[in-house]
Amino acid sequence: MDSIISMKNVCKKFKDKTAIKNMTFDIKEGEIFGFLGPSGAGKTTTIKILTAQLIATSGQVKVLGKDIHIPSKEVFKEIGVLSDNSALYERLTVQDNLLFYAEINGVNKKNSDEILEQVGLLESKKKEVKKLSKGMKQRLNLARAVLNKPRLLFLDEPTSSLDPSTMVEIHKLLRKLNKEGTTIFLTTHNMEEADKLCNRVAFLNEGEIVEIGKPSDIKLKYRTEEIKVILKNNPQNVIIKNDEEGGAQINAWMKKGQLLSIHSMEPNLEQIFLRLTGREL
Ligand SMILES: Nc1ncnc2c1ncn2[C@@H]1O[C@H](COP(=O)(O)OP(=O)(O)OP(=O)(O)O)[C@@H](O)[C@H]1O
Repeated sequence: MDSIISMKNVCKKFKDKTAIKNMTFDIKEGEIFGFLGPSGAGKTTTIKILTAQLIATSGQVKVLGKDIHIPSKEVFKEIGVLSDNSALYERLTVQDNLLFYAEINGVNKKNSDEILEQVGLLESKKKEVKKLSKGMKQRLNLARAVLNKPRLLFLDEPTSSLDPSTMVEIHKLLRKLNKEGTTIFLTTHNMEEADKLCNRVAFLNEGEIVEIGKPSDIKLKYRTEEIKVILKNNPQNVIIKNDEEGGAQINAWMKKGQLLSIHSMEPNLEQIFLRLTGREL
């Protein structure tokens, strides 16, 4: 199979509102792919189309090589979904939440302790969910999504509103799952998260992909031809052009022993998004 996900010219309309406009992209098996955009850009709608919770108005959607609009048990057995409205049973324990979920979804329960161990909740398995912190609840949601050891995992804002240390824990877990063979499609507002975690990202604005590629390639593509220089006895950064004249200037500062450091002015993903769309995330 070439692509694990393939969208071709997909549109999604809600009455007169077009949420997704002519969207085309492919994801290869083994990737961690980030879908980035501000609120209302169409991220959740895309995940819902890819997981057959919504039907596209037009275009072709293939997941694991199959048309997602034709129901197939095989495909659903191989995908996991963590959505923004994943609900847990507050009065059940961690373990019972997982077992109940496995029961109603026909998923093998044998993995439950192993998965709880992976998300760091094994010691809390007898705790009622209402007594868990937000981060622990999110880890349990993730445990539920990966209980079937999916080949393809969809995560809608997996770390939004989590504290930085829980975010790091979730990232570790996602990298581990990815190493073990799970392809991950995630949405986020957080450009730093995407930069650290994803092999490739797509920038989404008003239902359209405006840029797609490896974070490092995107940053290189939009780099500015300027260099930031820090000089002795000068508290301010000096910005010079990355050209012959700038080179001669740097040379002169070096000869006089004035040069403390040189930095390329590579923009971050957030700045590039702003430049492309005029919108902040
Ligand atoms: N069921 C629906 N009926 C009408 N409009 C909808 C529906 N679902 C989504 N929309 C609209 O489609 C657009 C995209 O929504 P979507 O939820 O996909 O955005 P998002 O990028 O996931 O935003 P957020 O980060 O806030 O979750 C928005 O303008 C939204 O109001």
